[in-house]
Amino acid sequence: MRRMLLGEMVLDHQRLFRGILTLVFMLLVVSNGWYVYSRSLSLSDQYAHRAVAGLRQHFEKISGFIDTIQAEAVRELQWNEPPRDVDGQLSALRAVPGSNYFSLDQLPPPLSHQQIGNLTGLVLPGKPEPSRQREMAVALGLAPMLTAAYRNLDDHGVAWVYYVSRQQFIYLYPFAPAADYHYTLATPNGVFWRMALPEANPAGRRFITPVYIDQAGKGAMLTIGQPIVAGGHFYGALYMDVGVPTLHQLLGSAGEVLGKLYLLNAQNQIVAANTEEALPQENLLRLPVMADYRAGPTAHVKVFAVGDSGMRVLHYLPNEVLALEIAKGTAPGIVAALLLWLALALLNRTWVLNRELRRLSEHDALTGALNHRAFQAVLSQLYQGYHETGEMFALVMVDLDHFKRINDTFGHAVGDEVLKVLVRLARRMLRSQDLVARLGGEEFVLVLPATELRDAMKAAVRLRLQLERLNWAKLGLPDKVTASMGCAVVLASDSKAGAVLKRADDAMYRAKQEGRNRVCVDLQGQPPGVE
Ligand SMILES: Nc1nc2c(ncn2[C@@H]2O[C@H](COP(=O)(O)OP(=O)(O)OP(=O)(O)O)[C@@H](O)[C@H]2O)c(=O)[nH]1
Repeated sequence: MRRMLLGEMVLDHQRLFRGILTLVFMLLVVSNGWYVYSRSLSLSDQYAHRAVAGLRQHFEKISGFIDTIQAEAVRELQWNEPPRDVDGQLSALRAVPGSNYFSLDQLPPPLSHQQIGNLTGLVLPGKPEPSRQREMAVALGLAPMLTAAYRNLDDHGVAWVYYVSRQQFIYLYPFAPAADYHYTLATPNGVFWRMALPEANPAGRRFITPVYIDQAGKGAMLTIGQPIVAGGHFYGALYMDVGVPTLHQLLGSAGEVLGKLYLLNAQNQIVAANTEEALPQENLLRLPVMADYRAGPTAHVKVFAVGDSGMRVLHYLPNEVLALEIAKGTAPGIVAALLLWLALALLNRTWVLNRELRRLSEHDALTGALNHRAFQAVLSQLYQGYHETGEMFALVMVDLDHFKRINDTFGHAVGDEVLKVLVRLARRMLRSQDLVARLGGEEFVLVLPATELRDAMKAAVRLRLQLERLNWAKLGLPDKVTASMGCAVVLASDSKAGAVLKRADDAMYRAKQEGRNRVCVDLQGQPPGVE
């Protein structure tokens, strides 16, 4: 009859609806959580990458200068003639009185702007070795390049650039007086020198030392070293010292990184970090470079390679930090989902109330049958449908016989019960699309859509027989209860919806007149079928 509204469908399948709603809610929360989790990791990855890229560029720039100076040193060492323009400096080398080392400290100031490093070495017994003299000249000849490198790398935290020879001398730039730093017998014990030796580094590869404290007072630093090998002979090594504070700064320049970044060297030591906090798990120091974050019980970690420097950056992302991020990210979604839930719950409540209101406004409170008003609406719908589609419908007027007597004899309550029994019975016997309406008092009408007069009559007869066969004694009634009925179908000649009702009523009236407990049909409809 009436088209089912969404609200009604929801009401009729409330449990299913609630299940679907819960599922949708959970899916929303889980998918939102997963999205925020992935996005947090991907953002962390980007920030860490930025820090790693900064460090990589830093080391690559330093390496570029080392490449150039190394090539020049090798070329000069293989060349037989020593560079002439450094003779003046070489002749200015003086042994420091009362000590076993020499230096360029005695060179009268101002020093040439290109050669302001200090050459210092051990005073060896005997005649000066020509090869040593020549190598010193080569080292001094590197001065312009060392100067250029230093000037370019100053903002990269490069504190010293220098050449150390196997022949026990060092050329250090920028100038530091020998009193602050000079070659000593202990110099070859330094890790920077031991890592350059062919015994430890047969391939002559570039290396980075562990962090140490500068002897000349420039703080914590690490050294990038390059063995100088020319014609298969190991001469010495070229070095650049990088201050650790710069590495800290580079790690910190990545912005708001979730969690902590630790720069690790090839010896699995922490060289720098963007935090004061120590790394909570020692075993993480040995982790290799990874493609993705690895989820552990306490943290997510990922290790990035810093170019080909041999250094790595460990990103330590505590799970609680990630969880907080997920909570922050999902909170709006959860609140929105809860509000949606609340709105739907309220809507559901409104639907329930509306349906109840409508039920009350459309149904008779005593019997539950459609009331007169609702019946009129149904009737005009059917009448309109008949004119639009030609679909027949029939009405059966039902009026209990001598109902007043029942009321008067057995009381109003018993009368009420009889009315309810009639409606229940009619409902049970009719099809699902048929309706029972109470027009008032003990007068009812059966609404039978898509029904011919003959079928309406059959239905009425069945109901009449069933009614009188009921066990009325149960209600304390000594006699059977009967009803008179009148059937009519809509006719093309009907000018209004009420016409068919009127004819059904007339037929019922005839049934009363003809002795009650019978069914009469409207004579304007089909051929007679009066019982
Ligand atoms: N118990 C009860 N009685 C009602 C209700 N509504 C109307 N009645 C009674 O139904 C009776 C109808 O009586 P009548 O119109 O004389 O009809 P009848 O006694 O059934 O006689 P016929 O229709 O001619 O067979 C009246 O006594 C009304 O008071 C109701 O809701 N409950």
